[in-house]
Amino acid sequence: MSFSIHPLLDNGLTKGDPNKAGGKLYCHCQGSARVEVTLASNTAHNHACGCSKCWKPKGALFSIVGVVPSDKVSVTAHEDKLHIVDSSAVIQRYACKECGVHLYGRIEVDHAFKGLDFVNTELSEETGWQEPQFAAFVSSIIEQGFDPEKMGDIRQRFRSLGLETYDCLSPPLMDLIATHTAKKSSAAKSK
Ligand SMILES: N[C@@H](CCC(=O)N[C@@H](CSCO)C(=O)NCC(=O)O)C(=O)O
Ligand SMILES: [Zn+2]
Ligand SMILES: [Zn+2]
Repeated sequence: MSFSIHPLLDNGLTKGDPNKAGGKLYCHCQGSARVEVTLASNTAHNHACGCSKCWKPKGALFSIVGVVPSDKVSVTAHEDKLHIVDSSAVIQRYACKECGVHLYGRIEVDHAFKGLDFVNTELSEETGWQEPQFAAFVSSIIEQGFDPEKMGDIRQRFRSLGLETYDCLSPPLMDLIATHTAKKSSAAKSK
């Protein structure tokens, strides 16, 4: 194997526990210096994301990121160490200033996913989190330097894991975004 999709997928996919109700995430700082985030929910729509904005562990081509309701996310230690990576992005990603790990991403603007936070459950010491459901923004890895000739190998690897690949989000999520856009434009027209 000449590339790592992500450590959680490189040796196969482990199914999560549908009854898991949350847990804690930690940044990569040491011991009591760790930023701690408590989730009161499992994730939904967990997926591999090849975009340049999502946090990836060192050496991995993809992030694994899912969503939880924003009111189920609380920073329970060292909130002072968090900063917003790019305040112009739709998803405001809160990262640790020291180790660079993203603890959560929140949407403040009018958007189909407002009210949902993006989180990486690999930052937890626990198991049972929802397993990835699909791969998104797969072609985006080319923008970060991946050889376009090897994209067939990447897509084949996902397929062998039972994951569909997309170059944006999955069809149900794209439908939600389009529905939101349609509602906004019909509301604007009726004004
Ligand atoms: N080719 C670009 C794509 C970036 C992108 O649009 N990312 C998506 C998915 S992130 C989680 O699935 C997105 O919604 N971004 C909004 C944001 O990041 O604010 C690239 O690679 O950068
Ligand atoms: Zn840290
Ligand atoms: Zn992404």
